[in-house]
Amino acid sequence: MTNVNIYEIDHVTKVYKKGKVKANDDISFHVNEGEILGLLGPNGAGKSTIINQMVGHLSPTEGSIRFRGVDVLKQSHDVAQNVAFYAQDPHSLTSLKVWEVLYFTGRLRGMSKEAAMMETEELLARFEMEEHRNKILKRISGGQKRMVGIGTTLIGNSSVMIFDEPTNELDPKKRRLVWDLIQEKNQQGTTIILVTHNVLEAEQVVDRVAVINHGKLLAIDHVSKLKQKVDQRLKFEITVTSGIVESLITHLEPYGTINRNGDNRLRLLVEKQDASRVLDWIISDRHGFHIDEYAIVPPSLEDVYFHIDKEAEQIGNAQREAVTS
Ligand SMILES: Nc1ncnc2c1ncn2[C@@H]1O[C@H](COP(=O)(O)OP(=O)(O)OP(=O)(O)O)[C@@H](O)[C@H]1O
Repeated sequence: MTNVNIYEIDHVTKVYKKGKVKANDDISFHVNEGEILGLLGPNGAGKSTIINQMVGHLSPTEGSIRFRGVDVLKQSHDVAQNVAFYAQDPHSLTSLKVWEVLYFTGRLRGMSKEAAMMETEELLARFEMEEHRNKILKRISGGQKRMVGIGTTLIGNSSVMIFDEPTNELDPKKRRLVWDLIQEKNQQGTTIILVTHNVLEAEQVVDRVAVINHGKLLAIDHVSKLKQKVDQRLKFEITVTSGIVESLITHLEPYGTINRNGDNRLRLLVEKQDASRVLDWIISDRHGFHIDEYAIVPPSLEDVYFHIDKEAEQIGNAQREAVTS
């Protein structure tokens, strides 16, 4: 991978609604040519806003975004030619047939008739959607529409591909296929930027991760480096039969940080020196809780995400208290 910055995001702030919503707050980072960069953050964090500015659909209130060294707003044609964008609601051409949507997108990207047709057929085959090729886009299922949207991003080999939630609404087989296609494109040299809530799947493909919340960039680094932030702690995964009752959480809280994972599963992150006390509690004590399964697992990107987010929240609370006292 080269270390050329293909994008430079420089102190970007975006304010909507005449000052009422600050969706991005002084965000700066760069994107290396050839990498897969994941943007992670909860709903409303400001991820779509930043990528919409990166493709020139929105302009920053303050700061600037440069694509290959030139302000995005000053070279919208170059960005449109080189950056393919998969938006959360990707379709405007809903009255066209499935194959036409792919084919004409390829043609708009400058492909010859033959090349556009060949890639259209290849994508329809990869997606197992040949039987739907002549259907009008608005008459196929939500997941199928999403696949066509992914296809319109992939066709034409743009040098940068940006995906906003590419695997939303897709079944597990299609999700796997989309991640495979994204990785294949990246191996051919395409720079990939992707927004996803699917942290567990994203972990398999991303090189670096930017964590965003409340419009701010909380961290950006390689997954392994970010993991070092939490790897001092051990993660227990505990499953109970009868649903996680609040009193179980009250019992475990003194040992470390708890993340609930569904009704009857929780994760407990503990310092290494406290691990044996937790194990003792699980094996011998339990206070009458029925524990079905427990395991100690290495930290995941999801843990990193929760850790960074919680840390930022604590700093924010401390700052607010300092201001009000
Ligand atoms: N057009 C708009 N006008 C006003 N406020 C907006 C607009 N678009 C987004 N917002 C607000 O800006 C903030 C950031 O929204 P954004 O869509 O960038 O978040 P996100 O991280 O992409 O969220 P999600 O994961 O839910 O898609 C939110 O508070 C949102 O309500």
